[in-house]
Amino acid sequence: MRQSLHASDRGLRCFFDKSLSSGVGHAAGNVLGRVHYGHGSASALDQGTPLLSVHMAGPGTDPFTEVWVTDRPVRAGARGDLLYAEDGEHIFCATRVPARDVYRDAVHEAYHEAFALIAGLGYTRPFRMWNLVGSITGGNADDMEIYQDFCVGRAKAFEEWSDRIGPMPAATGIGTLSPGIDLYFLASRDGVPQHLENPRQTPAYNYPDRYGPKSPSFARATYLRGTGGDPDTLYVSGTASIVGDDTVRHGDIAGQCEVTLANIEALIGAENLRRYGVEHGFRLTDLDHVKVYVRDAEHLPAVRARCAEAFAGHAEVAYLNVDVCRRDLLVEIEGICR
Ligand SMILES: C=C(O[C@@H]1C=C(C(=O)O)C=C[C@H]1O)C(=O)O
Repeated sequence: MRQSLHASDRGLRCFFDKSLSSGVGHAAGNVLGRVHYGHGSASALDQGTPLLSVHMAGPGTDPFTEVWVTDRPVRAGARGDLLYAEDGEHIFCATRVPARDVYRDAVHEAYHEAFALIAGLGYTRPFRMWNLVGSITGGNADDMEIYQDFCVGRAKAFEEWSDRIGPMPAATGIGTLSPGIDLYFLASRDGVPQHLENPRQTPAYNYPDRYGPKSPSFARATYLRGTGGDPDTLYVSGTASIVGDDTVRHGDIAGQCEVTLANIEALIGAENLRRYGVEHGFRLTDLDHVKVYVRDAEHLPAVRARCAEAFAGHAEVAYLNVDVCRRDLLVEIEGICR
C-alpha cells in the first residue's frame, strides 16, 4: 500500500479543503492540525485535533481549511492557551493572542510558551511558522505599528531560545480581518531544517531599523530533509515585492506580481539551493498549497489571472483579501515544493 503512494502523498503534508465541512473524516492520513481561513476566530481541540479558525475570508474570497496530515499515529493535547498534536517526528502547535493595546509582551509570552512546549516534547527544530496579525499596519496604543510591536515580542523570544531551538525558520506575517494575533507553528524532532535566504533580498533579520526597532525574525524558506522515508520539502515564506530591503513597483499590482514571482523563482531555483547543498532546484510550477494574499479586492482578478499562468494547473491555490505587513505591499505569495 505504502509503495503505491506518490512521494507527495507521504510524510507530513497539507491540503486545502474547500468543501466547507470542518470534519476530519475524509482526510487521507491522520490529522495533525487544521487552520480554517474563514469568518471568525477561535481555537479548540475539535474531533481530537487542534482547529484554529482565523478571520481571513471576505466577500471576494472563499473560506477554506488547511489540513495537515501524517501517516504516523497522532497524539493531541492542550497546555495553557496552546493546542498541539504530535506524531513522534512533527508537532503542530497553535495559539491565539487576544486583542490588546500593546502586543509585545503577550507575543513574547506566547512564543516563549510555544517554544517551551515543543522543546520540552523533543521537537527542537521549528521549520515553518504563521503569524496572522489583526490590523497589522494599524497603530497600537503607543502609536507603534502593530506589526512592529509584534516583531519586538517575537524577536525577544528568539533571542532567548535560539540556543535550544536553532535559527529562525520560514514564516508568514500577514494581516487578518479581526483584532488579535493567531499563531501556528510546525517543528520536527529528527528532520534537519536548512534555512534559506534569497539572493535578491536582504535577510529580513538584517532589515535596517527604519522598518521598526526589531527586525522580523524569519528565513526566506526552509528546506526540511525528511526522515524515515518522508520526502524532502521546501517551505517558502510569504514573499512580496521587496528587492534588497526596499518595496518596489509602488502602486503597480502587475509589477508587484512580477517581482514577487521573480523573487520566489530565485529563492527556489537550482542556483540558490546549490548554495545550501541541495542538489536540485524547483520552478514556480512545482509550488503547491499556495496562498496568495491581496491587499485590495479590486486587484483580485488580475492577481488570479497571473497566478493561473504562473502555477501548475493541479496546484492548490487559495486567495485571501487581507493587508500585507507594509502598507506599500499589494500582494504576497507563499507555498510548498516537494
Ligand atoms: C513580506 C515580508 O514579510 C512578511 C512577514 C513575515 C514575518 O514577519 O514573519 C514573513 C514573511 C512575510 O509574510 C518581507 O519582509 O519580505
